[in-house]
Amino acid sequence: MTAVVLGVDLGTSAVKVSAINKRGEVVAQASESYDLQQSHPGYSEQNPEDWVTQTTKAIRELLKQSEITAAQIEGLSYSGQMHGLVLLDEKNEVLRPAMLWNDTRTTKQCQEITDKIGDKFVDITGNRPLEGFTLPKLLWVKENEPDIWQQAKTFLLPKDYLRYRMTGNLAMDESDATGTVLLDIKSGQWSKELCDELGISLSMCPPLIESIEYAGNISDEYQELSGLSTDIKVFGGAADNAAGAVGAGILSSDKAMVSIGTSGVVLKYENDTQKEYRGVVQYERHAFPKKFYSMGVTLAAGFSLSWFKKTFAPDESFNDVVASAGKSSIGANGLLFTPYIVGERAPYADVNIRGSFIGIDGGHQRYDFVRAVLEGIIFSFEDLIKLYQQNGADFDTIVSIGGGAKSPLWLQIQANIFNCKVVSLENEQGPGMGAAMIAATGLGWFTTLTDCAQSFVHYGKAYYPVADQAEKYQKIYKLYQQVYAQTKPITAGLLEQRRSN
Ligand SMILES: Nc1ncnc2c1ncn2[C@@H]1O[C@H](COP(=O)(O)OP(=O)(O)O)[C@@H](O)[C@H]1O
Ligand SMILES: O=C(CO)[C@@H](O)[C@H](O)COP(=O)(O)O
Repeated sequence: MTAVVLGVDLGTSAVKVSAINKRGEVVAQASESYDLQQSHPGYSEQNPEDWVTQTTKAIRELLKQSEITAAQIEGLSYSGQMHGLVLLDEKNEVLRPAMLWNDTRTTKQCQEITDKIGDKFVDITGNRPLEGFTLPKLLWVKENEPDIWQQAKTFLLPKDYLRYRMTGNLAMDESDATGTVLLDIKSGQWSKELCDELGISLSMCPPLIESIEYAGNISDEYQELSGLSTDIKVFGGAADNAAGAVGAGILSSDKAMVSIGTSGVVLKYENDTQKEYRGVVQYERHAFPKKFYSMGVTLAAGFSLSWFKKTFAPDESFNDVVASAGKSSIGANGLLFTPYIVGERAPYADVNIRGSFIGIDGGHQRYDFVRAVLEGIIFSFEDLIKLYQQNGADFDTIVSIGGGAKSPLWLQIQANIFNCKVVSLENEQGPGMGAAMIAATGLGWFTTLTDCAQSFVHYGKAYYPVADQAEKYQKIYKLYQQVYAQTKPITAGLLEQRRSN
């Protein structure tokens, strides 16, 4: 009987469960999606119960479709969408829908934090107070939903809630906890100073654990629901970008990671907290104990493509829509797209900016628009790559993960725009693989995550920049760079007008 671990990747669009053996081979996978509620501009919520129901469905499906039995599964861990606020009452029941990482209603609370704490906030947390993070969401509920706030006894992040429902134990791992911006990034402890200054009781903050730390066994209750065995050991897990970096083998500063999920991320490994990005990019504790990473986030990367597909090609597959961009040319026949369709986080922290297509011509076809979307997303990453290069980054390889890495055309566009070698993983499930690696290391199959990476991380095809195409893209990128500043006042005015409707 071959032993396996389960990696549960709780994304924004879907949960993906992967069973992985001791050689790091994916032996079974199942996925279930859930909805995102966006009732007003800037609002983005999910129902935590949907995560539990859909994860359970995916686990049952995996057991049904594959040869794997519950007895073969020795351990389980998680990768989770970051920052989402799950508020619980004294019975650990959910008080309101979860406010997600791309929910940007909290500008006022961010300003209040800045007014009270000033520059010290970055010194403590490694980050600026931005709308997507958990702390401003806590303050929003406190100010706008006092009845709910009164009942709130603790808060969790999405995958921590799922872990709670599978084990019965409350905990948050340090890598995800940094993303709340209530953690002292250097000590890895909740910041009493911030809690006191901002009127949040320290007792609301859940117990902290490391990513590879044992967090309990599958509970009797969850065994009933899922068919999993109560012998399965569950480990802390990590923020999806930390888990993605583990699964992509980002263990040193010569490699960077790009992830196209619902969001988009450019991520760099950091040995310590000495780099001074002053919050322009995020600084987070890693799943590797006492290590760190920094990252810049494009709020709507995969989301821009899925919005386009849903709106203009609802009956076609992602593969077909993306492949159609091959009929267009470099630069989408003179069409530019900026992916700011839900605002932006880095390098422009601006919740009011919105996206645009620039240069629409009577001759443009739908495939030019698809190409412009694919290219615009990668130009937004190039803004971050350039920022890292200006800060002395020395990576020579970019590992590309997430749903966007399924497309060879898009991977080649990445290599050309970044003018750098881009490699994919054999299996594009970087965060799911990272979650499984955390379980494998927690179980003691490997001494460290680094040892585990040597066996588990398998790179797939490499994409190299094509010189004349890379050159064309650098010229177009210079035009792209002008769009933010020039469209800022126009899109802010349009948003104002939309909000008043
Ligand atoms: N065949 C495909 N080719 C390229 N991109 C794709 C394809 N299928 C899905 N995507 C993109 O991948 C995104 C989802 O990626 P995923 O990593 O699963 O996201 P999340 O973890 O946020 O749920 C979608 O928003 C879509 O833009
Ligand atoms: O906000 C961030 C990171 O700071 C996002 O990256 C979320 O963690 C969601 O990730 P995906 O569902 O897009 O993978």
